[in-house]
Amino acid sequence: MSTTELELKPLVVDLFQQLGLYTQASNIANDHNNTDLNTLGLSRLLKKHQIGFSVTNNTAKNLHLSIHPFLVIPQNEPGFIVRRQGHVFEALTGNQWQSIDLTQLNDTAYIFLIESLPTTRKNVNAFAAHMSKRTKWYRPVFWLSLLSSITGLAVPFFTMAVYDRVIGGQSPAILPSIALGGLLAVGILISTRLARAQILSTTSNRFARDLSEITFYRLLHMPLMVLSRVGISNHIARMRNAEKVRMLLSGPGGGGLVDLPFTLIALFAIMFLSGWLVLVPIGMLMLYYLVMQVLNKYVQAASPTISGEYQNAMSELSKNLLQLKAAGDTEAWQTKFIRQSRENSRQNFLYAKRNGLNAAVAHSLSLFTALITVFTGIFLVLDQTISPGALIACVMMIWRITGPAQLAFSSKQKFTMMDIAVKQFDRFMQASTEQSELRLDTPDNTKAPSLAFQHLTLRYKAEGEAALSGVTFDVEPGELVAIIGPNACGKSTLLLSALGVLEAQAGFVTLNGKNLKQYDTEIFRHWAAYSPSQPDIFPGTLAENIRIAKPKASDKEIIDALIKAGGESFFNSINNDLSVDLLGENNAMLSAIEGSYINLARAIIKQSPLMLLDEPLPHRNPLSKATLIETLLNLKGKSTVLFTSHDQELIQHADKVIVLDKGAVVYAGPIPDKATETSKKPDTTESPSTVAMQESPTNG
Ligand SMILES: Nc1ncnc2c1ncn2[C@@H]1O[C@H](COP(=O)(O)OP(=O)(O)OP(=O)(O)O)[C@@H](O)[C@H]1O
Repeated sequence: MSTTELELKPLVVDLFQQLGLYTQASNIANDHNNTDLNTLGLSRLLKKHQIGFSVTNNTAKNLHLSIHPFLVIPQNEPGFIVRRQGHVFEALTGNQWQSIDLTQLNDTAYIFLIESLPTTRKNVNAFAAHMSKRTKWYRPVFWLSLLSSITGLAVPFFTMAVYDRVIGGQSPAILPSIALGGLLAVGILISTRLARAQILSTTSNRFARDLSEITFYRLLHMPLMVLSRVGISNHIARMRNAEKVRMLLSGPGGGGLVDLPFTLIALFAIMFLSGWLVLVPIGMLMLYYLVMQVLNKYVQAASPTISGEYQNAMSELSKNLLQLKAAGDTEAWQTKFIRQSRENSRQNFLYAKRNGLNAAVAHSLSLFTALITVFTGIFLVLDQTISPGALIACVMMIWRITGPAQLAFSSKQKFTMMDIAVKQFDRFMQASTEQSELRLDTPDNTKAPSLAFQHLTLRYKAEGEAALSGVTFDVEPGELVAIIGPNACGKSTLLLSALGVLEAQAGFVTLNGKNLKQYDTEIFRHWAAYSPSQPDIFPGTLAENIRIAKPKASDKEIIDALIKAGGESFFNSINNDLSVDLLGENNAMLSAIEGSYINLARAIIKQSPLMLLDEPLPHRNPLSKATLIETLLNLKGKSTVLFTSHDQELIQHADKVIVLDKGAVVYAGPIPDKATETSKKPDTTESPSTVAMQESPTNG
């Protein structure tokens, strides 16, 4: 698209203002990451601010129903905002609205039609709401199904004509026209079926894609604590819900289910041909229903219950693989696995057996319906109430009723599954995310911020010990602050709270006097730099791994950041090659130290005014340690830096140390002068250097 990326941002800001969303507009204007906004970024922004929209072109009929101003982005020309005034469209030029003829536009222009504004009311029927967006597909499916059901009657009717008129009436001359008519009807039937299958699979694919996108987006924005509490298998199950919907609509049974209401056409045709004989299939359908109700219960009683346990055992196994291998104790796991595997097979076998019985009974009932119709119909034929051809046609049409009915009854389980999926989706959509509240402040990109921790108390589990307990201290802009203390005292938790990814149960963190909860989470985390204590390597090259933090970074910036992180020797060891595949065969076993260079390089390359570094110095060689210390010293005054460490030398350079013990602050202040320290010897709190000395140096 050609509207240059830079032109789009002011336009989007104007659009938000025109929509009356002033705070959101200033949030976008202040977001430095949005300078190169493109149409994809625009869609993302609209979704983020919970604005309903559709992308269309100037031929769309719903433009005449638009109620909000919308955005037009033509090819090769700047975009503009349009509003509808009655039957007239007006474009915003400067501060003036001037009428415009949208039909003059090239139909390759993108139109971002605004359909709804954010609302605080939660939609309890989110699934139905998303389903209703696809209504434009339902109409063709209806007409195609109707047409195929009507033409589907052609074969029985033509058979009847051949039997009664050609054979019974001794007039073979009409055979060619009957055959031609039959061929035509079958041709229409096949093409309507094909077209319908295509529409159904397109709709279900788009629908499933929408659902998985919404689910994924929502998962990404759920608070970290909720995500880790709920567990990975639940998230996977949520993502699979979309697949269940796709399977139901576009699978082999999808068309059959859509055909269900159209079986009425076949019933009417039987009534038309044979009068009260129609009561036979109707009665049989009722019997069918009752038998299937009982059978379905019998089948459901055997549905496998072990699969969840089996899946959990698998994920538990993958989590504990290292300990398992190290302990050399695989026997207990094997026994457990074999037991579960056998039970899984037994349950699945029983289930399959009962399903087989279900299918056999359903099939026999269909046959039975046809037979009873024939036997009852014979009396009508003998009575000359109906012709033999009409009876044959009726029997042929019976299959058009029992087929879809059989499918519907055997799909009961799928319907139940779908119902559960819909309810789960609706519940999921009501859960709070980080975006449920309006968080629209943006941090200042130009200067180092101050931070204040106010009575922060955080528990990972309700029944567990607090990881942070009443933590209170201040950090001045541009300070280098060391957070120290014994293992598991809450250092990493404190850094993650400052990054806003962990929400405390009590207390809060402020940045430049504003509660972190006021800041737009996405913008805030783009802005802040965080380096975790564990290596965090993704599949890809060294350059790609560092560019995650700054996608447009040049190679030179990457190398600079890596060197500043103290990783020069590591870079030399890989022949100064940024394109080296980090998880490839030769580098799959990057050491923790090498991983830490990459983590740090990611943080450094952001040049952020707020740096949160978790254990940046794990057992380095003296040269790389000196480089990193120099880098941190250079950041003094420019960035506010909080780091955790066990390294005495690094801690000595801090402007302030925070000593934690069991989640509580036992000292917060400058490193006491060593001379004064020996003479004074504080008795209530330990000196920071003593605490640091007492710690285990082997800490991740
Ligand atoms: N995701 C989690 N779920 C449950 N408990 C956690 C989680 N992360 C940390 N904890 C617990 O919270 C407490 C503080 O952990 P934290 O990692 O913040 O300490 P730390 O001082 O950084 O430790 P270390 O020096 O070993 O890195 C510990 O008791 C730890 O077991």
